Amino acid sequence: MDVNPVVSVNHLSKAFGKRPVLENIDMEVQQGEILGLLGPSGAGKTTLVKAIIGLESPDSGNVSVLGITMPNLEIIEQIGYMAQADALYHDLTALENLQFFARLYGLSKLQQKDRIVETAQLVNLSDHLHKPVAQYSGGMKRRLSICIALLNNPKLLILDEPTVGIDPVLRKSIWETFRQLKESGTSIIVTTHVMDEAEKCDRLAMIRNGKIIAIDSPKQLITRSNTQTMEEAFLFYGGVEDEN
Ligand SMILES: Nc1ncnc2c1ncn2[C@@H]1O[C@H](COP(=O)(O)OP(=O)(O)OP(=O)(O)O)[C@@H](O)[C@H]1O
Repeated sequence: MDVNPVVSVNHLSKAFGKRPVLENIDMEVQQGEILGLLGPSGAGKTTLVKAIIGLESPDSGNVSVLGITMPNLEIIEQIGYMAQADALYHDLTALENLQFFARLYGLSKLQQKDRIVETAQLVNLSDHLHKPVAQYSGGMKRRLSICIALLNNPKLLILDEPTVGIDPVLRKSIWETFRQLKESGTSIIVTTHVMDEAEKCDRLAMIRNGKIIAIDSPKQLITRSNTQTMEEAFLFYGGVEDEN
């Protein structure tokens, strides 16, 4: 119903050399929506999110974010992006990391302070800000990376496998954070190959061999495929397209 999607991907295709990695992708993300990109390793999820941000240029088709064709520097500043690998300075404390990135985002001293307090609270790191990142667990590092992606109060948050290597309890708390952000109107794109995580998304794009093989709410995907679980549904939709 929403006429102004936050993200609109139109007929997007991309090849590396002769190898097609994304083929004719069409999708939209609405305000306050959590869209999951589910697919096996190598399916093209990272390439797709990079194309959305403007870090990969499409061979054909286009992407617009907040109504503007990407890449666009002003729009990039409104996107929070967390890549697969944590880009943290291990010798610095978490607070120093946050201050560094807040300066990069161009936040004033006062804004920096406020945003760091707010975002650290969201990811449950307020009590650990003075520890060097070298002493952080894997889960704490992921949460710190999410915190950094949130610093500039993005309208669109893109997270590439945010909970890899994180135990179920922490994963749950991170998903609660996503829910809170969603409630406040943030749109979230999250890549995953974990089925239980996929089920938490509002809508799910199942990606295989660079194509969207199905896109709908998790419930609808299961109902439409006449299966019981997300895993079975994924196999159902993926099973029919592998002819070569
Ligand atoms: N810069 C590049 N040059 C050449 N091939 C690339 C490049 N980046 C990605 N690829 C290839 O494109 C395909 C899709 O990669 P991509 O990283 O988008 O997959 P993915 O679904 O995110 O996988 P994963 O879950 O392992 O991160 C892979 O076969 C990968 O090897």
